[in-house]
Amino acid sequence: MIYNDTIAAISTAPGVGGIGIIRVSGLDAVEIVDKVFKAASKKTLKEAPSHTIHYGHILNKDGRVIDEVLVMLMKAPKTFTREDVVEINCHGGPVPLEAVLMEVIRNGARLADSGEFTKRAFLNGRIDLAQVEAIMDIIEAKTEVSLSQAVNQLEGKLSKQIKEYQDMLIQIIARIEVSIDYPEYDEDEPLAEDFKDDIRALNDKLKQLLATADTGKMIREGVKTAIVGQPNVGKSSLLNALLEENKAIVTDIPGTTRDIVEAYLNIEGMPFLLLDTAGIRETEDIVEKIGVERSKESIAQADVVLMLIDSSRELDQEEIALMNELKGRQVIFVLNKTDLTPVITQEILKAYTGDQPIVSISAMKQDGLNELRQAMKNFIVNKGISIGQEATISNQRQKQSLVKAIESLDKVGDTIDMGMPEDCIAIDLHDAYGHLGNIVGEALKDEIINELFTRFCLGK
Ligand SMILES: Nc1nc2c(c(=O)[nH]1)N(C=O)[C@@H](CNc1ccc(C(=O)N[C@@H](CCC(=O)O)C(=O)O)cc1)CN2
Ligand SMILES: Nc1nc2c(ncn2[C@@H]2O[C@H](COP(=O)(O)OP(=O)(O)OP(=O)(O)O)[C@@H](O)[C@H]2O)c(=O)[nH]1
Ligand SMILES: [Mg+2]
Repeated sequence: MIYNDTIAAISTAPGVGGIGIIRVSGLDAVEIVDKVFKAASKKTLKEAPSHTIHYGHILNKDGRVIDEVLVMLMKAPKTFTREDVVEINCHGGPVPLEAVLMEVIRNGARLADSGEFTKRAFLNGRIDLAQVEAIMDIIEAKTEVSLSQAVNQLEGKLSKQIKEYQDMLIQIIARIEVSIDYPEYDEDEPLAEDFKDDIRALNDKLKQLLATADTGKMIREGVKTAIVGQPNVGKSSLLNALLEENKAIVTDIPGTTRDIVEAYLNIEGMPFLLLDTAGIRETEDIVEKIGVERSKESIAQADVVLMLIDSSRELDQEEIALMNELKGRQVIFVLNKTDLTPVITQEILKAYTGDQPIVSISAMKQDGLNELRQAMKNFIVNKGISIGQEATISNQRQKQSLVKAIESLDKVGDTIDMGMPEDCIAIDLHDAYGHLGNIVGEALKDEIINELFTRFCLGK
């Protein structure tokens, strides 16, 4: 795809760091930068070979020097956008960066929309949609594991996997369409039965890929971890102890926390999104009541719940009710304040918690935190989350398309069982192909199928 306009933007955070980059991409990128850049060598960029670096100055229209710069020249097509790209490396302050950008725009470039360079890389076919999303995920990565998942996706792990599944579908579609178009080549038994197993095997693979969606989301966004319990048991103290910073307000007044306090915690590379919540109790206070509602919502949405109990006082009826509500959920029970005289022990608690893990800590004295971190990590290990090499589904959009592809293949199975004609089967197979393609941002094109038919042997 060819765009007529040339785009430009400051590609680094302005005012942060010693150097800032202005990126220019498009048909006129080289010509525009040549108008504002004077190389020390006196040569123009137009005559310079691609992928070279040039020292010189950016001048304004009166010939006054705006900044001393390095210019990177990258001519199409081997560039980020597949267009001509010129990057001007300026001094990092906001004033030189803005001034150089304005000069570039005055000479014919247009200010880029956000993400527009990456959009061009996509529309020019250098990367697919899953890779576009991977770039966003790299920028927003919470920890090393999140980063590694995103980098895998940028390198095309998911895209390759999808392609492989699409190829398998194409084989099946081709066999069916041959039998529709050339019924005389049909063998005696119904063809559908023949590839029913192939379709089921493929659908199983898609379902395996779908199973990575939950863990993929956790790796990308963090394991949602709600810290809950009665007022004053030390939830905010625990949040602060894990973060090693005084993020949440701690007082000895029950009902201190109202709004949910969120923070990321990195445990051996895995991101956890901690939610410190309001203590759960019956209350007449309007603000606290809303806080308690929010605590309950965060329990509902959490991947794992840390339920805190004050070991220095008797269990309360509301507390026992909450423990019962948490049956069947992923919970780690945390007995806090072990520095005080114990009233509740792990043995007493076990009557309510079944085989869910219990950890004893003192948030105040920072005791037992390693054990708690270990229990949180075990949750990951038990989930089978690995930083492995396999493709993962990492967002809702990809998940929706995959679910639709699976539904289409499920339908194929039903259609075959009902003995429906082969063209009905073909329609659902095409749908499945299209939905898979949507994951990487493509739609089924006739040429793809036609191309396959040219390779397909009629005699077989
Ligand atoms: N200065 C600068 N740093 C940057 C970027 C950039 O655009 N500019 N990137 C931007 O996000 C990232 C690097 N990503 C890039 C991805 C592809 C190509 C590229 O030119 N690809 C060509 C050539 C590949 C080759 O020579 O083998 C291609 O795929 O055809 C460049 C950067 C991070 N660092
Ligand atoms: N002795 C002792 N006191 C603790 C410990 N952890 C917290 N506390 C104290 O318990 C009180 C309540 O602590 P918070 O962290 O505010 O409790 P919370 O559960 O967040 O309370 P709400 O926000 O009101 O629901 C404070 O006075 C803390 O200093 C502990 O391990 N040992
Ligand atoms: Mg609190």
